[in-house]
Amino acid sequence: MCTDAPALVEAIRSLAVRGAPLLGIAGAYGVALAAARGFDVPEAARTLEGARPTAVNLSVGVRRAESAHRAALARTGDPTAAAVAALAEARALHQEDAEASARMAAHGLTLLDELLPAGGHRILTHCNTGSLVSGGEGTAFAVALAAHRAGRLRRLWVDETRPLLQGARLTAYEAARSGMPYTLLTDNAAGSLFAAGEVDAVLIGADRIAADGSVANKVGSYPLAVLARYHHVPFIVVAPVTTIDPDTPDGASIEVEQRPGFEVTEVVAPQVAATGAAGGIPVAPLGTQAYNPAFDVTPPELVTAIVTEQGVVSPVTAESLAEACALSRRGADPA
Ligand SMILES: CSC[C@H]1O[C@H](OP(=O)(O)O)[C@H](O)[C@@H]1O
Repeated sequence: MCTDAPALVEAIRSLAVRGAPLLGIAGAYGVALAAARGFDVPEAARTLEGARPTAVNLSVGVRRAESAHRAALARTGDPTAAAVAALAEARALHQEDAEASARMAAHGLTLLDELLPAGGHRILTHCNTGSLVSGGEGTAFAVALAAHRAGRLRRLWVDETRPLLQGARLTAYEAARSGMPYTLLTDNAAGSLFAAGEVDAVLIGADRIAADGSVANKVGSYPLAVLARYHHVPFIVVAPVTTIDPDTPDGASIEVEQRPGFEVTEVVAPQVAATGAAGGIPVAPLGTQAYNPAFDVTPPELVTAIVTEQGVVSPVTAESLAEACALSRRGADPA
């Protein structure tokens, strides 16, 4: 448990706290924590925002709590009241994300049933998008969970997701705990699954969706989009509207986090897949550098649909995304 804002910043940087929607929630609680402990709130907010650059949700959550704090301080002149206001905003964001997760799961399962033949769906997913990244049951994984509960998940193919193995360590754990049929695979084995006709759809999360529909997600997502297009398989992104960033015009404008090389060169653990216990990656000594982008960017033309809590955006264009954001701003009843 983080006892103060600096500890939370380190937890975010080390991915002890990770995943776009959860980063937003944690960032908002971090602002409230900083206010409660008498830190300089704007300074703490900038530090939290800078902990990781790609997931836009982090700055969205931080700024929501910071804005609530600033307004309450201006209204009351009371730092305690301002800290309480920041905490209330963080809790509201937390609850909204839980509700958004449930709505995305429902919209996503409806879309799978529309796109795929009747019977069980064979879904490939990448990285980790379950309850460990959400106020609810997650984004893409929540759709797979809904399919499982409805008796319409034939198989969840789980990419291990090098180098930090979020799939092997976290998604495999969540899949096992849910009782769903899943199989772990190395990232470089995904192509042969497509070639064998074993993948009906790809479900992934997102860290930032640019105004033109470009999707930044865990590195390895773009190759899956190319494979999906080549094999005529739907490539579906599941993300809350807070992940859509109208202020980032296109994929080239998304800052892709570059992480330390040792995560590639030296992180080898005797057991890489969680077997029900909490999996962890030992901290490795610094080693030679390696190319280690934490994310990649998929162009909108390779994305079949984006599932949000407001409904399904397809085709993915600047116009359809702008409409989804406008719906969200108008507070329209979710579809
Ligand atoms: C939908 S949130 C999960 C999202 O975050 C992951 O990145 P990281 O583990 O580095 O925080 C990955 O991009 C997932 O899609």
